[in-house]
Amino acid sequence: MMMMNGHADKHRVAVIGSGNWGSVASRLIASNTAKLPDFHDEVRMWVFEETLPTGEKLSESINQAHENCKYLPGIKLGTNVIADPDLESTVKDADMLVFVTPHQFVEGICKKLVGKLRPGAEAISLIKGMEVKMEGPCMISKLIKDTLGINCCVLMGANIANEIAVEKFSEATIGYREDKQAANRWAKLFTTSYFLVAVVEDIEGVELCGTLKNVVAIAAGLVDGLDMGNNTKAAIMRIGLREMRAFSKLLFPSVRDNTFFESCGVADLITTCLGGRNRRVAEAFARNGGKRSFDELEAEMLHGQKLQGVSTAREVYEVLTHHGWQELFPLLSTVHEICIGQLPPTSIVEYSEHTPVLSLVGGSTPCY
Ligand SMILES: NC(=O)c1ccc[n+]([C@@H]2O[C@H](COP(=O)([O-])OP(=O)(O)OC[C@H]3O[C@@H](n4cnc5c(N)ncnc54)[C@H](O)[C@@H]3O)[C@@H](O)[C@H]2O)c1
Ligand SMILES: O=P(O)(O)OC[C@H](O)CO
Repeated sequence: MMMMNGHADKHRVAVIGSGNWGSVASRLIASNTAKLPDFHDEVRMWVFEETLPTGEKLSESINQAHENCKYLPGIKLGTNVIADPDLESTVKDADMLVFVTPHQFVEGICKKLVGKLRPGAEAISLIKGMEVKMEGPCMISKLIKDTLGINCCVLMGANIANEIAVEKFSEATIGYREDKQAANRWAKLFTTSYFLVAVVEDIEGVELCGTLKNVVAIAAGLVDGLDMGNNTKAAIMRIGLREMRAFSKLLFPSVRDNTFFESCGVADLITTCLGGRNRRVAEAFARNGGKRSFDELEAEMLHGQKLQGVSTAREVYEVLTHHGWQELFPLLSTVHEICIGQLPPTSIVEYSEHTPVLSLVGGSTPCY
């Protein structure tokens, strides 16, 4: 809590993003800020402005109906969620910033925010994804921290937004580096009777779990589209989890095995491979024999919502090729090669000398 004129000031929360999870996260947070004495009631939510088919602006429609009719139809957000299409005005009074946009947009957003934040502001990222720079991979929380010079935790987990919107029980994991007090403040803001948050000191592990599971979900969707059955899908999930852990530890040796048993790890992998958007669109891709692109299917099936798995597969592949690690990560590599049409969808389970996806699974590759 900030001190102003000798009086403790209440925390003010801004949410940067208003897609499916952005809207649900705003609703969840606003239900808490309305009750908790150390937070201002109002939650300001930045909206990437668009014009609805009715001619109305999305932000105006949200403020009038208290509902995001495009990204979360049928759910009231709470009268204390205020949609704001102006990024600067969204953040100017806030000291707690929640980043929840598709990962490809966050760098541009951060650049616009430089020099615009209130002193002492801190952040949390709910964004599942990473950027690959000349210097190597950069996690989104680090991008936020380095661009804006602020502390940034992460919150990941088995969190299909539409289920949390109707208050079905979920768990989540907050990852932090060093500042446990900040992590606990975020946990207080997010915890409800139906949303249980654990806090772990392994920011890279938590964020890589949330990021990499989207690539495995594409693989799971492909085997669904090929009607391979549950055993194959379970094998894909197991191999995927091993590769997630191995890749995370190669990039960040400090990553902890236990993190993979938190909600951000195995639980998110399971829910995404059963019920996520990446899985659904990948299933359609395989059913079409790879003849319709992911971009085309995303636009047709998701109505403005964005997949993260296809671009993350490409980003992971860049890291793998840079280090010459493709053969250590047959599943992660093959997903990208299928996404770009270099291999057919059936390669996800086919043995070949070039893509030994299922042959390596029990192998004793050192980094596993
Ligand atoms: N939806 C879920 O169930 C869920 C759950 C957990 C985590 N996540 C993660 O949360 C993050 C955000 O996903 P979401 O589901 O809230 O979004 P979404 O995919 O539902 O919506 C896309 C959003 O991107 C915005 N957008 C489009 N073009 C833009 C641009 N040029 N600049 C900025 N914004 C633009 C749209 O206005 C919309 O708000 C992702 O990293 C996702 O993996 C999603
Ligand atoms: O719908 P997806 O595939 O983007 O996954 C949503 C969430 O990340 C599940 O936790």
